[in-house]
Amino acid sequence: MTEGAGSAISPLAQLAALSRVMAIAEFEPDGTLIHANDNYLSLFGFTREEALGRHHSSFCLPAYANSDDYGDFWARLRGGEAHSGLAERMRSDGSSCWLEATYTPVLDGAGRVLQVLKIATDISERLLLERAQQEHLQRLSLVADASDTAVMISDGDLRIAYVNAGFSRMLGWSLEEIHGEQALALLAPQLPDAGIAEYDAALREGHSAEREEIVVGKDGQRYWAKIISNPIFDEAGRWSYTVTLLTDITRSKMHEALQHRALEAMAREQPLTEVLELICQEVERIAPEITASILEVDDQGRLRPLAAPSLPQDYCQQLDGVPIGPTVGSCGTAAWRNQTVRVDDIAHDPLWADYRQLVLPLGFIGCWSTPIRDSQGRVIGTFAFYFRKPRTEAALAFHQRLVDASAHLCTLALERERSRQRIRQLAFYDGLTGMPNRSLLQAKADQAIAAAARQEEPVAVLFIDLDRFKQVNDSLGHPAGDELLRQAADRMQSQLRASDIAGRLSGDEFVAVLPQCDADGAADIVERLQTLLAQPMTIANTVLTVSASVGIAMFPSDGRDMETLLQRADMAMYQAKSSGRGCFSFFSSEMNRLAQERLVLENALREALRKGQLHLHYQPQVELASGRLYGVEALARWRHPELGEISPARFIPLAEECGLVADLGRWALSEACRQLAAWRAKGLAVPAVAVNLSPTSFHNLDLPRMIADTLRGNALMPEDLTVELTENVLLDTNPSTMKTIEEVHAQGVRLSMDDFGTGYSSLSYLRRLPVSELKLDRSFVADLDHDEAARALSNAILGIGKSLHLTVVAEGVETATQHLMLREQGYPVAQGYLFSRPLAPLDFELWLAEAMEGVAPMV
Ligand SMILES: Nc1nc2c(ncn2[C@@H]2O[C@@H]3COP(=O)(O)O[C@H]4[C@@H](O)[C@H](n5cnc6c(=O)[nH]c(N)nc65)O[C@@H]4COP(=O)(O)O[C@H]3[C@H]2O)c(=O)[nH]1
Repeated sequence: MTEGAGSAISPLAQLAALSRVMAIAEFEPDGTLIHANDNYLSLFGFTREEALGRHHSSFCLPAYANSDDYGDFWARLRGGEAHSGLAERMRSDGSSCWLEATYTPVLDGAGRVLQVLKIATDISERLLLERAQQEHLQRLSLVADASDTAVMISDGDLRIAYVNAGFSRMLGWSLEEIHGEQALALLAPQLPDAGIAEYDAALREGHSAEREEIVVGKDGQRYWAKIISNPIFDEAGRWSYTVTLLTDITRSKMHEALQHRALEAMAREQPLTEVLELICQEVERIAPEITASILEVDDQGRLRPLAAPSLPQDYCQQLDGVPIGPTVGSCGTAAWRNQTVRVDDIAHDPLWADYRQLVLPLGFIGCWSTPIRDSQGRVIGTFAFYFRKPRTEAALAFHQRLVDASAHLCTLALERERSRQRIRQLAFYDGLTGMPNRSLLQAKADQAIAAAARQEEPVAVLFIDLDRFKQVNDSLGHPAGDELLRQAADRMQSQLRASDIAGRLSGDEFVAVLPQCDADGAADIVERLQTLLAQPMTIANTVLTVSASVGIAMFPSDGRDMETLLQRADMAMYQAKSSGRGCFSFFSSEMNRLAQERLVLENALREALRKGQLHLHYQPQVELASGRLYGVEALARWRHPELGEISPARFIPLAEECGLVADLGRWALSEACRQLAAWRAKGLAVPAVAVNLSPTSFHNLDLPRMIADTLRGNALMPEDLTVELTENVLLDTNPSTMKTIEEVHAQGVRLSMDDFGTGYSSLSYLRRLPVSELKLDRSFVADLDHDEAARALSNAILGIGKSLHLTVVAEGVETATQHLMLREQGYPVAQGYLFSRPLAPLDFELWLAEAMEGVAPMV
């Protein structure tokens, strides 16, 4: 106590003063307490009586009191060695307290220890406070170090003073390595001076500064960081520190930068290449040391450059069409393997053996390519980075993140483009032949016609219809029909120029629009086309020869717009078809006149049916042996108020074409039955009535019920009615047809096969169709008297009929010779002008009356 030694206060006074503020006690050398001041007693919570005589160890925690350390402690005191320090002791209630204590041995003159003087201060509270503070600090530094946010404290000159563990983890430097460095120059060397000045100014003014910047770490690794700096000022208002937080926002920033721009471009419907170029440019902006390229892998497995804005065009052109494979540079190989290919040394890597001469002169040493996959995992492209310098691992990690962020955008853009193409394909192309469909054909033709109009050039429009396509479809099945259409389409396209437009309208109807083609040129092309189409095709193991009927309309003479030209080419095609198979015909005004007439007639027929202007005439059918009436055939007649008499040969096919034939059949059935019933009511012996029904009438599953109702409504029996059908009914693919025919037969109505011998001549249908009557076509009858073959055929048909138990009716008997021959051949029934023309009901009644009287001629 140098200070005390020099003062005027006596040692006793000093001790008294100490005694007032400190705990003081005296122990025997063996540790027995012999004196304690009030502070000491109250510190430990003992009365003087309780305390004195206690051993020092009873003031200590048992664990310490029993330890060797404790023994040593007293041994040292007894040896005359003083001790001072922190000591944990135990109060009378067992609680612990912390003392800052000094133990001083008091020696006699011989140097023996007489007593040990202890002076102590209770520092329990202070200690607790200190500990709490320490824990708090520890927790704080834990927060700073455990956080992924990098924390940096710099001084007023922006020199680094502290970095947390998060900073070291992110950027690689420990505090020792960068202590005192200029923070911004170290972390963001690319930052321009103006940027640094702006940052500095904000802090100096006491504002927090915030920016998003690329920061570079110890090994060159780069991050996109959000940097927030807050200035700290001391009490004197001086800027003393800056606390800076750096958060790694690389992933979100890359996504944001790339996605934002790429998606925006897609939303704006920018073309695919623009979207992909934008991705490349953005990637190169983020990582200027790389050059990006995006290639598509087409359906044939060939590379197609899509975007590489920083690569020379002729380099990309040389890659165009290169097939992917196991050693096709980085991209071709990556696509082949469906995995990333990293080549760091193009000059020596065998994958680049065939391509290095293209890329080395550009200064690239490496190329890293990643496959772009569609949602099914198929490779649809590659995304590649070319680089000029070796890359550190840190740069690689950064690039990887760039690839991750970009590849799925590329997938999105490519898949989107493919679906757009698919939609376009579905909307504008025929799925079967791949040819433009009606809409696209129309649009392209409109353009071609508009261009031809400007240049005053001719355009030919061809309407091409395959002959007997329906038969192929019916006999060989739809897949074969489809194949036929595909092959025919291929052949057509092979004959056309690139500027010609060909498309499929529907079924077997094709259209070709030939710009700059006059009538002679069109005829040439059509002839070539027809010759090519007529070459045999093998379909479903069957060799087929197909012919096509072609109609031609010319711009501008036949029409000035596609609609008119198409309609006229269609008319011309019908004309061609009617002249036989494999013909072509140019549109003519005569055709147009006929078509117009047809339209007028069609409307008139509709009206006639509606207004009941049609009538039935009846032609008698006569039993040749007895001359008796066998039945009558009802034949439709139409006398138009202005157009006059119109032949069934004209209006029946028209009714077929315009969908009126079913109505006509219904009307004929009900009118014929009504008439038969009326005659019977008059007492006329008419055995039966035959009604012609066209194949379409049998589509109606309700027909049998309708017939039954009509018969019942007229009190007729099923055998009173004969339904005449033609062989065409067998070409009808409608699933209802056979069912309806069988039901009509099942209810007892007779079925008669009309015009027998003229159709497709397949006798097998006689087994399939439940007919009870054959009508020998009148062409055989007409030739009977001068054609041996006709005689033989009529004989044969009669034979067939007899052997199948069918009545054979000879039609069109006009002469007595025919009558005689048929009788001699044994024909049971005949009808024809010889007996009577078809007659109006009243005329028929007169005819019948005469015939009954036996005056009917030749019967
Ligand atoms: N040259 C000549 N012809 C004779 C002779 N005897 C009768 N014909 C004619 O031969 C046709 C016989 O009728 P089809 O073969 O069923 O041929 C009919 C039939 O297929 C159809 N047709 C007539 N009426 C109807 C009908 O109500 N419905 C349907 N679906 N078709 C009908 O129209 C075709 C033509 O009918 P039409 O002009 O009435 O012609 C009738 C008739 O007038 C003759 O000795 N010589």
